[in-house]
Amino acid sequence: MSTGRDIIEGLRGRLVISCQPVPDGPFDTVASVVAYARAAEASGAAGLRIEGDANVAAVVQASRLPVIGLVKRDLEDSAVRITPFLSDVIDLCEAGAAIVAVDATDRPRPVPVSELLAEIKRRGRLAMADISTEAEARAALAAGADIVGTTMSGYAGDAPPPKAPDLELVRRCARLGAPVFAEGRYNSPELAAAAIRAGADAVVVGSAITRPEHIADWFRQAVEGAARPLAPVLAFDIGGTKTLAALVQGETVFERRVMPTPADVGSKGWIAAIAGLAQGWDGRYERAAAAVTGRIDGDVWSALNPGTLAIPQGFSLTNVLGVALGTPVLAVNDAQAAAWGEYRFGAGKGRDMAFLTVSSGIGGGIVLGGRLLRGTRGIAGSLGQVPVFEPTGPVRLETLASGFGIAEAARRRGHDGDARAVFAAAHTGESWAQDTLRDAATRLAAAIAGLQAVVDPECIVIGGGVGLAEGFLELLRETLAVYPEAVVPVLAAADLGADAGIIGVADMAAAS
Ligand SMILES: CC(=O)N[C@H](C=O)[C@@H](O)[C@H](O)[C@H](O)COP(=O)(O)O
Repeated sequence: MSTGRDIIEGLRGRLVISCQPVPDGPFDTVASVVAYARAAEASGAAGLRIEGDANVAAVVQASRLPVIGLVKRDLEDSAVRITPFLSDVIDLCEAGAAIVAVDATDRPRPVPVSELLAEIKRRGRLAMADISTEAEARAALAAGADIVGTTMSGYAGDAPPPKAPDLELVRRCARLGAPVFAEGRYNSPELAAAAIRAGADAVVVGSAITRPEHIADWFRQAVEGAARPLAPVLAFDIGGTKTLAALVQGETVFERRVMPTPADVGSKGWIAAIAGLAQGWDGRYERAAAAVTGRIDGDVWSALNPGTLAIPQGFSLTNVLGVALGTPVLAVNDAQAAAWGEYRFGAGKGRDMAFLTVSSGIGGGIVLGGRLLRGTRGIAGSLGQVPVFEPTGPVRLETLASGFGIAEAARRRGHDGDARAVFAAAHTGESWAQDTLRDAATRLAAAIAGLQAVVDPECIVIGGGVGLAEGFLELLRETLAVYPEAVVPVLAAADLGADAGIIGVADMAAAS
């Protein structure tokens, strides 16, 4: 007979399949549960999770895999559902469960967790504690649990459960030194693998394998969502000098208002002015979104270049603007949002791509495998922030190759004026202007070749006032010619112009 240690070893690094049909559905029969269990065993799964003592008894007869048994009850005086009574533990042990799972959340319950665990141990079985927090995991282990399951994460409070599984809880529990089974919403092979990489000893998957009603519903929603026209979105583009509000549907911007970005009005006045720009549009949009200069890290908006816009420290744009508008707001860095816009509707449509906007500053974004990379700090794709080593020390690429950098370089050559003036002079054959632009393009080309080497996208889309200024793309191609063919990207001119950011962020909000 296998010992508890053998059973846990046999499950390490393996898949456990929960065979729990939708209650009262067409598969909610002992025969179906046994059929699921046999299919699971044939697929190479290492264990089963089975609800109800009659199902456990039948599965133990039909399969050699270890069974995690549980009983679910809907009690009037407690929200605890999984194996709440000692009699449930006894029934599951007698039915042949190798492991008995109990709800070990910190909620009022008919029988203390410690008593349930003690009964399981007394009967020589392994005890699995279904928890929702690290503190509950610690308490359950101290009370004698053999295995911690993240099963209850997202189900122990009043809020609806999130879509994603709780990998962070797996990570935390894995540090406690006891076996951890990741369970709950591991709805794809990729997520199940991520659980193992996060430190889980085994992964328990249920709905994605044994609840056809749920799987069918996911597909139905995805198909119907994709077929539905995108809802109108109130989209803002908040930049250093101007703020744009627009109503956007798909790639169509059907109304727009612009104002100078207010300065020196305090953050309250600032948000009131931004929200005021959308006055009178109530009821004409379903969601709100903002493409913003600077970086968005979680909820917090901060400056990448404090000279562009003085954003108050720790400022949560999504919360504050959301309250002002009375609707949730999605916020994304403007260049990342523009990258998404060009990917969805513009020059990089449907392709692995990077986007660079070269204007007064330099921003960028990367879309790979249909996903916008935002980065752990919200700066993925920000090519303008790439350090360049100058004799004087490191500087950001943006200070050398942006519109601002071009004007500054021209000034050092004795010519005052903005980047536009430099382009105009270059077109009339002035060599100082041509040299200035070539210098900027050379710097940018080196970074672009580096980007190609690191990310290897199908194309790099170039936008922005400088990027799209006459002759600049050709200059970039010329200056790229010195590099090995493998790092020379396919360059394409952006299609959506200055609207890429609002179109991109609106599309992201409409799909969220
Ligand atoms: C919260 C709760 O009652 N979970 C139950 C526990 O046994 C089951 O309903 C889940 O199906 C099981 O945890 C597997 O999760 P998923 O079906 O998401 O793969």
